Amino acid sequence: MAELELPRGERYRSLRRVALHRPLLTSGIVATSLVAMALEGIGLSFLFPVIEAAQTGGALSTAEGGIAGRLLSVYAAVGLPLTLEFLLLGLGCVMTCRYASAFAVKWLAAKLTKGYERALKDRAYELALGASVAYYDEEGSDDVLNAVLTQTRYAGRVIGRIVQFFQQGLLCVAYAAIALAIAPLLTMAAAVALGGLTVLFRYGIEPGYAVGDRVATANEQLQETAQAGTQGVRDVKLFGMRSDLLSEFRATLDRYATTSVAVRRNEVAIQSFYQLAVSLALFGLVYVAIRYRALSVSALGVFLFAMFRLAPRLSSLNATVYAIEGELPHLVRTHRFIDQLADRQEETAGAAVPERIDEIRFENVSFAYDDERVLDDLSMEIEGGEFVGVVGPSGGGKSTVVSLLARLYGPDDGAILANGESIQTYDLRAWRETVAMVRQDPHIFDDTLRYNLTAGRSVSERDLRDAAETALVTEFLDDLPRGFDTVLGDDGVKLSGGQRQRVALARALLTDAPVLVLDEATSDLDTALERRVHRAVETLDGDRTVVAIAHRLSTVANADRIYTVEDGRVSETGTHSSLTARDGTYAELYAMQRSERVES
Ligand SMILES: Nc1ncnc2c1ncn2[C@@H]1O[C@H](COP(=O)(O)OP(=O)(O)OP(=O)(O)O)[C@@H](O)[C@H]1O
Repeated sequence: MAELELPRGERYRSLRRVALHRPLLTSGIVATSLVAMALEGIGLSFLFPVIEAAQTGGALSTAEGGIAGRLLSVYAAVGLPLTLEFLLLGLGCVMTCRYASAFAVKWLAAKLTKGYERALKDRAYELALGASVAYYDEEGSDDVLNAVLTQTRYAGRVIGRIVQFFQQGLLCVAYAAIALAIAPLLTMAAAVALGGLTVLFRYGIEPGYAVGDRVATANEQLQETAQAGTQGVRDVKLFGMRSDLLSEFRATLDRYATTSVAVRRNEVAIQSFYQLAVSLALFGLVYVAIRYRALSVSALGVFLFAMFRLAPRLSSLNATVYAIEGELPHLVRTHRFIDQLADRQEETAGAAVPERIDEIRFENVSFAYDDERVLDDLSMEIEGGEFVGVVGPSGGGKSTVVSLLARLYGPDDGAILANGESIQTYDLRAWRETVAMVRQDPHIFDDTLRYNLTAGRSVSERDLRDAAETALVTEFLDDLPRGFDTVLGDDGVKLSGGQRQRVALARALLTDAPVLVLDEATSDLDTALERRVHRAVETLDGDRTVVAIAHRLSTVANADRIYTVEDGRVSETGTHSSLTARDGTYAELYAMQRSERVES
């Protein structure tokens, strides 16, 4: 993903999105935090009479004013004796509830954090699977992987911190309220001093989101480099790219570590120096309170207790805000990624696909991947049940033709019609079940041969064997240690190129799709095997339409119709014999391949 500024509005929208994800849970956290705050306040107010009792040797009276007075009148109303023991008992009960609610907040916060992370991952992966191939062409799969797995984790973490901020913030409010009730002027003076310090730290240190954004970018680059090294490990070794990749990875790792340390350093700097400043301010307050204010011993005790509880929380609150800002870019980027993906979804809904495909027509189709036209006013016709060959020089647009047929992309101009209807109007999933495509370099899943053949569908043993027979998978089946149950390894490393292609062909045959597209699907087989596979496919059943792209022209010599595609257009059409009789590209390519065969 591109490195982008994080506008303030986008940050707030991201936070709002989290808050509205599970409104009940969010409200539960807010309510429980408020309860914890209130209980903390009540707990503190117990200190008044406790200190009072300590001073008077246990005697208490309801004549006390202010907070203590209110507390004592509650005791009187409930009918509890006003003794030190009962006061401590009351304090114990309040504290138990206070910490039980703190536990509840943390538990609910974990539920929200992990639940949101799960929801983000789920949504991101679902959208990633539904995104158009063009999106992957632009963004690359490594960015998608990073967003789905890593960014979402950081995004979840930021929520936990926000809850922590909220809970600690409310406790600070409780202490400040008590202090304000006891000594309003002193508290206000302290608030001005601490507020000034907060502003100073905020503007004196690089903003958290700026450093955090750099961490997020470095993280993305790390993923890209790591993936390039591991996925392309063979070429990395063969072309001596190890040291280049390693130094690139290390440079990114350094950036990642340096920026991560910067976030943490700033966070702890805020925490430590703020704590120092707060402690110094506190001593000042204590001095003033003792020296100039006529506070009672109990009021002074509670005031100081509140201040001492407030001070570390305030400094960690500032550090938490900084950490939140540092991690917010991950949340914003994840939301941005999800929105981008949602905009780039394939249009799936559409009309039912006819049971029989009688005819497919490309009518003046033009297409460009980016700005460069790859297909230019191309027209061709495929009759149901025909075997059609597509040949031509490399880069002419053959694979693009069949990618459009499988609706991996849509035409920019013109139309592709099946039975007279544009294929774009058909239900996408049903259309892809109609067209089975075998690519030159198919993906083999790191699973059993059986899974790779059935693609997870339930298929009868007999159909499995038949498809394996037709695609000549049976030729190497006995060499696999566990037959159909052999695990084929990461991207089928345990198979040769030709074996992988045969597995992919059998997978396509098992779908029973009426249109079979072979895009250089047997190019890795030797000529004899390729011919055997093709003969088996051609004689499958009369109803199946086969479109085969081939460089080796002998593969399509039996085709009912052959199209030569050059520079994005059809340059000639005919059967093998009619085309070889002409003085065109096909005849030229054929003559060249024949002489190569004779020479070898
Ligand atoms: N995903 C893509 N994004 C951008 N350009 C692409 C993409 N796929 C193919 N192209 C470009 O489109 C042009 C036609 O490619 P295409 O694969 O359709 O040709 P082809 O005739 O099948 O070639 P080959 O015989 O070498 O497989 C080429 O110039 C290629 O670089």
